[in-house]
Order: sequence, then structure tokens, then C-alpha cells
Amino acid sequence: MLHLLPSSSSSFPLNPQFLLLRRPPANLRVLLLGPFHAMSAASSSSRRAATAAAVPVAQERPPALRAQFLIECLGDLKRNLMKQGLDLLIRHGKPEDILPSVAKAVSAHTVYAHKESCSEELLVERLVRKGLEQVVIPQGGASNQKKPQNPKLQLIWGATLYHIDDLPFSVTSLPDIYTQFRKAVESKSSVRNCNKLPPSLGPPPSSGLDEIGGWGTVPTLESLGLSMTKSEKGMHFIGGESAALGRVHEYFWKKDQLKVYKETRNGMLGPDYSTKFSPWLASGSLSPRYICEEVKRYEKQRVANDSTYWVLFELIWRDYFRFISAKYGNSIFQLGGPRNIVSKWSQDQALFESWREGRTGYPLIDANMKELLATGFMSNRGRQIVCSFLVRDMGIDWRMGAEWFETCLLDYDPASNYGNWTYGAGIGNDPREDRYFSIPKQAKTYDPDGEYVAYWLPELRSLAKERRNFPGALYINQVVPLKFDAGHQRRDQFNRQRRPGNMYRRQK
Ligand SMILES: Cc1cc2nc3c(=O)[nH]c(=O)nc-3n(C[C@H](O)[C@H](O)[C@H](O)COP(=O)(O)OP(=O)(O)OC[C@H]3O[C@@H](n4cnc5c(N)ncnc54)[C@H](O)[C@@H]3O)c2cc1C
Repeated sequence: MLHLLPSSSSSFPLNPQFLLLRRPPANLRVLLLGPFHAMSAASSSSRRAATAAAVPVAQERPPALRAQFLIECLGDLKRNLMKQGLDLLIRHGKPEDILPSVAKAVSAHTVYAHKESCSEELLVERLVRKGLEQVVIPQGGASNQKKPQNPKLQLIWGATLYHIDDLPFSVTSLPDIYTQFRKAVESKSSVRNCNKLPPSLGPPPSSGLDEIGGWGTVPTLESLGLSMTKSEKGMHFIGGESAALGRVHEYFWKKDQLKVYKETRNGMLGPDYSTKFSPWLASGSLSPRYICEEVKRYEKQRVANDSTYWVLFELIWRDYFRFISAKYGNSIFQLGGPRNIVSKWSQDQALFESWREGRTGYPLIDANMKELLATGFMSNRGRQIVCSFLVRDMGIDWRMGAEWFETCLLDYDPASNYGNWTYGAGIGNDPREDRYFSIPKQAKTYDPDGEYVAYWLPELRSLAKERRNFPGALYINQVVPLKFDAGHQRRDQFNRQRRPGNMYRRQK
């Protein structure tokens, strides 16, 4: 969130005058401005430059889904702020253009924002800082006593479970391997408590708003030039903190799912196999520290077991990718990844489109890709499987897959998305760099009755359960053979120049 304090205020966060919600993941591309740019079909993102030519214009639905979620976040934040005696100032544009003019209008001495870690967000931080340097705020008293000042940009670390200042190492010497990172933070760091909200956040600023057009209103999809028909199927997420807290309560306390999370978390169908917290975490509507407090409370009041711990274990993955992005900078978006591995990748458009649209001939892949397109969500198991298929079986440039996820995911977060993709593509810091997800094996283990594929591909429902994932000629043709089929290594037709003499290991 972004707070602007009038120059008369003395301390943050006691009297924030504005809260501007940012685009996920909690960056300075203010929610009211950036996300809708970023979601437009032809993104100008510098990260995308390398593959932009190969990635066709995004379809309407995915950007509209995330825009709708963010609109709901805004509406909820506005309502909650009004209950606290404040309001939400809403503008649509670039942060570096808008924030200086707002700061000037309300004579703000400081703009507060969460510190970011990825290149595009860091650029926005720099541009905002530069813009604020151009703003001159006259100080009270006789003009020759106090010099006019520029508003300052103060950046605060905020998105992770463990605070960056509490890590037992500097970011530059962060362990590259997840397990080493996790063990070090678990043994040497502790998670800070959540900050308590003051009883009142008001009063709102008494002057200056008129010259910048008032508080502004929550946009609608139509006002952003987007439209969408609701999908009747799959998860439907409602944006905002109220819904986020409701989900934590429901999953932990009402449905009592936390105690079995570790056993169910690899599921793909239904609302409760995993927490589904990610869209709210990514939009800054939910704090990982709050989740941690609730886990501890649950452990005291109900049960502490492997499952209760495992939610924290997963949140540490999220931290890990965030800190890795701070350590490795732009390289997590580049073809060779953090370790600059040179490999040969294909950008075959027809193959890529069959993956993107769910027409590969493999029900497990197609069902997952259809779910992503319809809902903006996919299970972690599904993400690993479709990622492995794209990079290992199709040999497609992993950045094309990452960009499609970036376009579609409600929980899109640059560090988690590109971190996981580099991991899956074997160019991240995975000690097992040739991790391969065998589709037949994954289907038998995680969708034994074909319920998941029949849900997203209804044409398969009439088949016998054991045939749904293996329909043969009763389904569309397979666009590529699998690298490993029925337990035998196949000739590596797609990637053979990439890893000579190197067999892809199978996923356990
Ligand atoms: C190729 C690929 C791309 C991904 N892109 C994203 C992304 O853009 N944004 C995102 O939030 N997650 C991403 N993930 C991680 C993971 O799939 C989702 O966080 C998870 O599926 C969200 O569902 P959930 O909240 O029910 O997770 P749960 O299983 O309930 O986990 C609880 C929380 O832990 C965190 N978490 C769990 N697994 C991971 C992981 N592997 N990496 C980072 N955090 C994790 C998430 O914040 C999640 O909400 C990606 C994974 C893969 C394999």
C-alpha cells in the first residue's frame, strides 16, 4: 500500500492520508493504474521483449478475470478505509505521473510503499522517486526560516513471511538451494507479529483534493474496455481483504482442512484440496504473517501436525523465490536463468498454441490449461505438470509458458512465477535439474478415476473411468509423443541438442 502524509503529520503509520493499493505483487504500479495497463493485450514489458514476437495477443478473458479481481480488491479496500474514517484515492495512469501530482496537491512530505524486488517494479520505484524530486512542498513558518522540501519516497519491506532484515545472511549470500534457505531461516530467524491497525485512520485531508479531481471511483470492467462472461465451472475468487480473511477462517476453522493439508494439497479438483490463498497473497490483500499467526493459533487450539507445518513450508517457498529474485535480478526472466545455462529451445507457434488452448491430445494437460483460461487458477500439481510438458516434451522456450501464466493467473507474482518456471525448466536452482513429470504416471496417481479431466473435458465423461486419461483414438490426436512412454525412454526428438547424452529423470 502506498501512504501519502501531509507535511503536518509527524509519524507513519498513525495518520496515513491516502492508501493507494498497488498492482500485485504489492508494487508501485498502483492498482488503480498499472494493472490495467499490464493486462492490456500488447504489453510493453521489457521482460517480455525477448519472446513478444512469438506470443500472440492475449485473449480477452484472462486480463478481464484479473482486472475483475483487482476491481473487487479496490472496492473492498475503499469500504474498509471508509469504516476507519478515511477513503481511497483512485487514479488510472502511471505511478510516476500521478504520485508526484497527488503529493503536491496534498503537500505530502513522504510517500510510503512496499519495497519491490523485480526489475520492472524497481524501475517504477526509481521513476517515482525522480518525479517526487521535482515536487516542491513549501514548509510552514516564515519563508526564510524553513527551506521548501521534496516529498520523500520511503520503501518498506513487507510481502514476505520473514522480514529481509531478519534473514541470517545478506541477500547476496542467500543460499541457492531451497532446503538450505529454509533450514537457515527456520533455525535462526523468527516471523514478526502482524501490525495492529489503529482504531481510526482519519481524518482525510481537508484541502488539495479538488485540484486533482477528488477521490475518484472504483473502475468497472467496461470503463477499462474489458468484458467477460462468467464461467460456471471451477474456482471463483472474490478480491479483497474481507474475502481473504473469510477464506482463512473457512479453510482453517470452519472446514477444519488445515489438519489434512499435506495429504490433500496435490489435488486438482474442488475448492479445498489446498488453501487457495495465493490470489489474495499476490494482491497484498492477505499477509503471510497473518496466516502464520492463524496456523500457530490452530496448533494451540486444535492440533499441530505435519499438515499444519506444511502450509508454512509452502509459504517459505514463496519467500525463497522473492529473495532469489532480489539476489539474481533480471536473470530470472532471461532464457538461461540465474545460472545462465545455454540450451536450444523451440518457439514453434503451432505447438505452443495447442498447449495454451488445451488441444495437445493429452487430457491431463488440456484439462489444466482449460481450467487456467476459464478461472485464472490452476493447482500446483497442474502447474508442475503442464510446465514439464511444455519444456520437456515439447521443447518450447519456457518463457512463452511463463508469459502465458503471467497473462492468466489471478495469483500472478513475478518472483513466484518466473522462479517456478526457471525451476521447472531446469535452469533455476533445483538440485534435480532434469525433473520430468510423466503424464501417465501423474494421471494414475493424481486423477485415478479421471474425475478431473472429465470435469474440464466433458466429452470424456462417458468413457470408463480408467480410460478418461488414456482415451486413445476417442480423443484428439496427440501433438507430440512423450519423452518417456510406458516406462521406456524414447528417442529425444525435440530437445536432443539441449542435453546430449542426458536422460531426463522422472518425477518420483
Ligand atoms: C510453473 C509454476 C508457476 C507458478 N506461478 C505462481 C505465481 O505466479 N504466483 C504464485 O503465488 N504461485 C505460483 N506458483 C506456485 C503455486 O503453484 C501456487 O502458489 C499455488 O498453486 C497456489 O494455490 P494455493 O494457494 O492453494 O497453494 P497452497 O498449496 O495452499 O500453498 C499455500 C501458499 O504457499 C505458497 N506456495 C505454495 N507453493 C508455492 C511455490 N511452488 N512457489 C511459491 N509459493 C508457493 C503460495 O503463496 C500459496 O498460496 C507457481 C508454480 C508453478 C509450478
